[in-house]
Amino acid sequence: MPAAAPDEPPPGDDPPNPALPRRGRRTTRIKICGLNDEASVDAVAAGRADYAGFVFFPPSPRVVSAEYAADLAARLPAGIHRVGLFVAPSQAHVAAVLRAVHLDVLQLYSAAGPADRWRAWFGAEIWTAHGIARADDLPDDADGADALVIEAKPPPDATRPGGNALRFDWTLLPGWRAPAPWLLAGGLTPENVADGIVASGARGVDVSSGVETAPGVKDPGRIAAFITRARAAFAAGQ
Ligand SMILES: O=C(O)c1ccccc1NCC(=O)[C@H](O)[C@H](O)COP(=O)(O)O
Repeated sequence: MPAAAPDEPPPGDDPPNPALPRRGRRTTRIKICGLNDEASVDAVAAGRADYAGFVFFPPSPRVVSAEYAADLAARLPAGIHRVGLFVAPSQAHVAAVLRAVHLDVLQLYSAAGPADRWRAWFGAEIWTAHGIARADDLPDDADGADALVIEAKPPPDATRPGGNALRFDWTLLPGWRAPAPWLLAGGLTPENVADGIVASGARGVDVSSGVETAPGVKDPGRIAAFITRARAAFAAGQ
């Protein structure tokens, strides 16, 4: 097999994307999702997480209006990227949100059409979410997405496709040949995030329920603890 060109990223490295700075294979990512109040956004800012997530799915207990998301996002320093979550969105819905608040990343669930089209429309990174129960649920093709959020498959009676505080078998992940950078999500907490990173080999983590006291009620102290422990676990695995 011919040697890779020196500037060619190794498999699993982030693809070039003009929307965000280029990231290396050893780059780590910490995302706190479902932010819906000032104190939790301030905890994300103080802890310097990499990504702050806002949910634009009305049935969610974490939903925010585009206008309130803009107010909250204005509290974030430069360098903390803003992620918007959408479920089966229309182009018009995403466009309306983006008129009110700048988003660096669109995290899409059940979106119609290829990731390339959403990226071309909105100039944001596109992440797709994947529910996992068994090894063969793990995607072998990113279908053009910039990154994959790998979380537990929701139960049949779930009212939302993610953010259900559910874990899956993390040991499925070391044997998986990931087609794109990915984040471990679902059921993570400050107490288990280090174990999740070690068991899965993840270089990115994403949490919502595990830093709450009740669905939709974020706890700034748990946000701070999650960021600290995830960062320490990534550093220990360098
Ligand atoms: O959080 C929601 O309400 C939500 C609604 C619709 C789609 C996705 C949603 N959340 C996903 C996330 O917040 C994260 O990407 C992640 O999966 C968090 O999972 P968990 O820590 O188990 O809440």
